[in-house]
Amino acid sequence: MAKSTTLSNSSSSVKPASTGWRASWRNYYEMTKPRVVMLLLLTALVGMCLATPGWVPLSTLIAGLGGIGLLASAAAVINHVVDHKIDSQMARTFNRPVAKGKVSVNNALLFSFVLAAVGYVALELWVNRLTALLTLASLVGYAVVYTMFLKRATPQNIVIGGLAGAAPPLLGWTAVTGQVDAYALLLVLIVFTWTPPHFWALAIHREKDYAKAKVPMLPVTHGVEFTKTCVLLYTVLLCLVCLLPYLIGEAQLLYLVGSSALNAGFMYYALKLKYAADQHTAMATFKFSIIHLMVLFVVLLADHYIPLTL
Ligand code: HEM
Ligand SMILES: CC(C)=CCC/C(C)=C/CC/C(C)=C/COP(=O)(O)OP(=O)(O)O
Repeated sequence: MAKSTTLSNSSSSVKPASTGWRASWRNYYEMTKPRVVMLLLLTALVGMCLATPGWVPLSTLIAGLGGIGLLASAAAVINHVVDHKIDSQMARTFNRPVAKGKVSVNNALLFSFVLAAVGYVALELWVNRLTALLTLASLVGYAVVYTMFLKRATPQNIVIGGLAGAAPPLLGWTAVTGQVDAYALLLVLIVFTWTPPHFWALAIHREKDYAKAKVPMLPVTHGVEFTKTCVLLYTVLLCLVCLLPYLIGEAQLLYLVGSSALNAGFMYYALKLKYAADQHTAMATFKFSIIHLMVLFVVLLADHYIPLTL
């Protein structure tokens, strides 16, 4: 890994490069958005497990999660490159490695290419072509369609772009079965419906940041009140969509109870955000959204292996 680099072909502020390989390694690691990728991988793992009544073959588990994780990480690195000017203007992101000039555009692109190539080859060799192509399409959906175009073009950016982030349960499913099935698409629909309240809660908290960087996020273009209404309506929709696995007989009692409790929590935050917010409510809603999705998929998994019925 290149030890220290500066941003040579960017108009953003150029700062001294990090010293030592440890600092450098941390910058590369940060660009992969590790915590986001971990949650994506949890949803992929659950997609794999739900695809079969038995155990997932170890080679599919390792190569599948490894390949999906590497391609998602590559997408995140490309996002850091494409967005480095926007990132340098926002308080939340100004310190990011490319925005700060701690990693050069060329080195970040090389890093993302290596991650993507290794990930794609792993999926092709040890999983299957369908999963490799769908994962590559997700990378393009996030790094190109969302980041390069939608993010700058429309406040519906994250609704449409959310499809790429919602894909991992399907990717996990196809890694095991080699085909697209309706239940896998329902799992995608859950993450897809979860994404707007997840992101818009944060966008409300960071509205001034986005306005300053001229990114047309919903609170900037349509105001905070309208965005709160959208968070509430999407949360209602999410509650309904989350009922479907039980209603179609794919999930049992443990899931019904667990998901209902989680959805009650999300509704509490969405209602508070709309009707009784203080300065912390938007951020609290955003943080709860992450716990909601994480626990929801753990509950789906538990329900799969412990199918309780009345
Ligand atoms: C277009 C879709 C999405 C958008 C626009 C979005 C946006 C964001 C933003 C702006 C953050 C804050 C990052 C930061 O603090 O620097 C964030 C955090 C996070 N997002 Fe999302 N997100 C999306 C989809 C997803 C998906 C699909 C997942 C996982 C399944 C996810 C999981 C997370 C997690 C775990 C965090 C916390 C990261 C941390 O604390 O470092 N997001 N998201
Ligand atoms: C292959 C595959 C599964 C790809 C999915 C890629 C991926 C990492 C999706 C997560 C979506 C996400 C973190 C969006 C935030 O982008 P943003 O640019 O709006 O947020 P930022 O300002 O924090 O960068």
